Amino acid sequence: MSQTTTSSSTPAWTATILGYPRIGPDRETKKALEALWSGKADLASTEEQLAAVRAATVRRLNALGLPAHDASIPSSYSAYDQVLDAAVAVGAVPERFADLVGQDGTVDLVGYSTIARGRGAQAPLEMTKWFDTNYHYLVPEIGPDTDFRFADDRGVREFAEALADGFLTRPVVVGPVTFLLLAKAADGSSEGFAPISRLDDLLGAYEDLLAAYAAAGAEWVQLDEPGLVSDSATAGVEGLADLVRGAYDRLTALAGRPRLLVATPYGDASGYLASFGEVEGLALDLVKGALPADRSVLAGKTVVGGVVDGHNIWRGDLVQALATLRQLEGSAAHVVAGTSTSLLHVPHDVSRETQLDERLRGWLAFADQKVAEVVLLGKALGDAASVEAELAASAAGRADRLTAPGVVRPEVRDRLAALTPEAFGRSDYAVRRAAQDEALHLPALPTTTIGSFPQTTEIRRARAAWTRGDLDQAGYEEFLRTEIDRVVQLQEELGLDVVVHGEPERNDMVQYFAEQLDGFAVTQHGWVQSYGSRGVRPPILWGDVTRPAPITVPWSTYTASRTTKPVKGMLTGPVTILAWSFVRDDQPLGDTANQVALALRDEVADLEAAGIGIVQVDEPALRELLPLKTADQAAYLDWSVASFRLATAGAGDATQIHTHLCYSEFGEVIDAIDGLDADVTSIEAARSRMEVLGDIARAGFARGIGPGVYDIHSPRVPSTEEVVSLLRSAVGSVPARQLWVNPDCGLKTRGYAETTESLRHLVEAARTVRAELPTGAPVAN
Ligand code: MET
Ligand SMILES: [Zn+2]
Repeated sequence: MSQTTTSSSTPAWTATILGYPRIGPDRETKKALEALWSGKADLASTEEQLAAVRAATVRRLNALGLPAHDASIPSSYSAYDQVLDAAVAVGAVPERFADLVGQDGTVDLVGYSTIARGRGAQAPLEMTKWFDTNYHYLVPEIGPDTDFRFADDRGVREFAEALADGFLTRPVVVGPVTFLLLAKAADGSSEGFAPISRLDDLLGAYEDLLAAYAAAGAEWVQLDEPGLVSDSATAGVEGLADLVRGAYDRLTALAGRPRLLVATPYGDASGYLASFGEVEGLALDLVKGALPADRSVLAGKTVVGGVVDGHNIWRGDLVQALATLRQLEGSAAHVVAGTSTSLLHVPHDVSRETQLDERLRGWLAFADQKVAEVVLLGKALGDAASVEAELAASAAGRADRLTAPGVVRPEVRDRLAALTPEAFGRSDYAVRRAAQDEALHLPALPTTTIGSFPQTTEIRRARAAWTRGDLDQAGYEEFLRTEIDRVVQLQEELGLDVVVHGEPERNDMVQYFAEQLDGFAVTQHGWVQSYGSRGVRPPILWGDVTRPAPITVPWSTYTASRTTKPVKGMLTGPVTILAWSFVRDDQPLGDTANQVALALRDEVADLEAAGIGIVQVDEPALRELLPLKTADQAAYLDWSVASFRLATAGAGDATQIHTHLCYSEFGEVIDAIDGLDADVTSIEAARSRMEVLGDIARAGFARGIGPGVYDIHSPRVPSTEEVVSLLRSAVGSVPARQLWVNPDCGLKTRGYAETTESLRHLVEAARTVRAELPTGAPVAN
């Protein structure tokens, strides 16, 4: 179509955001969905509640300064996940859920939820991490025969609903290339089949979708193509730039279509910008990515400069942001101030955090404050003088951080500066191994768990009562000790070799530590979507980190007093604490990680001094923070591995350091895992039937390893025979003296009935396979 920005009937926008939180300020979406799932609400009333969240969102965005009629307000709602939305829209519902699709191709909220959550033995779509965030999307299953067509018009109806309400919004849809790059080959596809090979077939569905939006009155549609910034998503795709080019040539050739804004959040996609051809708009991530070296790709286009970080919770440097936007002005037809990513990753509104220190609150920008920032920048683009006072106020808010007490603690800085390489290393593994064998006297194939035991209703109730003040500190601690007694006794009865305390005191493995360390703050309403209806409330790491008092030592020593077996202390590692918090942006992550590491190092020393001979430092997020660009990965692994070593290397030879990682792609980060230098590493392995053992054997990994023998993500109880067979295959590929026997992960989401039975089978199986080992074989450490 020949329409251009300047001849448009719509006024040109000056500011926008790429997307807004969908959960609702009081988690209305979650509550509505859960009521539907539990049968407490019907479909119609649930739809009404979700519509109310959407209506409140457009009003809010409008009140914050995004105009009602220029398409700058995104229509970015999703009841569960935007990738699932796209799958349903283009008819990519797996065969096993075909009965959920109506005659007309649409899927109602009940069917939609079922695809997301599974039904009986029918597994839901797999879930995996969305770029370098803590959001998880559902992975489309695409096969050679997936019948793409524009099937479900939910997104179009949502756009129309806002329009009827007086708001011309900009629908946001996952772009076709990214949709396929993020998909996996459906079961039964031939070897080597890649979903991206179906791009041409998929485009027909997108053409119809775009036509439907145009017919409903949409002037702009945003297509999100972040797949192009990720090396792992694009790996192995031949000629991707040409594929992108072909796809966008086809979409832009469509008659009567809305204008297209292609967004590439989460990084740098400059290599692909030319391939978007005639699209009218590009939205660039100028926080993670950079201005394209060749500005000619921007000529004639509306360019949304993503200068406000959609991914953190700090006030932006607006003066710098404005300067970046100004650099675009000569190259683009029209420059719009924007966020780097959707605001999906940040909580709604700082002003509700009335319990937060007021000074800290002044440094923060949640979603609503970030909208105000882009609006302000948009105004500044037109007339900087008119907003001079506001820009100055914003700069003052940032500057205040530099001098506030606690942001820089000289004693922390001095301690870090004085570290020598010795602080990062332990004795040779052989020396440690001998000292630990001597100290611990464990049998071959020692059995243990990953740390948490089921978080029962009673535990959650007691914690809630204590938080409310209905249960006093002494009463709560007494309750926790009784809980530990129970868990210890159960482990003794089951015959587990290394005992844990069960983590009843932890609401969350990161938040708990954040609450005990200085330099962190926790919010009241700062929920962000983790996946579907699940939210997390990440702590804010704002200052230099110190440990005012021992954290886990009382629980571990109490546990040791209740058993004669070795007790394993349980800490969360520095990388995971950073990954699951909002982290200060005024110094390198590695420096912050080392501060957390020092606090943990002191905790390890105190545990050791209290006689705890085994300490596990969990790092489930080690791979999660891995940069999207291969070129950046080595530097990341350097600092992340170093911080783990700093946390643990103070331990004496006889103290056994464990770590735990929650995934089975051991091969991808094997050097890093080796670099952690832990004495024992437990890892998820059951679902892949111990495939990981191949990687371990090939890499010649020589220290202790506990490949999970059962999947804790479902209540299914593995039989003893099943665990025996896994262990036999383990013993077949890795020397028995290295092997440990444990579940895939912590048990906190499980119930006691299945946990007890599963662990019983685990112990039985370990005994069986232990008896099969050649006598005289050296035992595990
Ligand atoms: C996500 S990893 C969890 C490790 C923790 N120690 C637990 O058992 O729950
Ligand atoms: Zn885990």
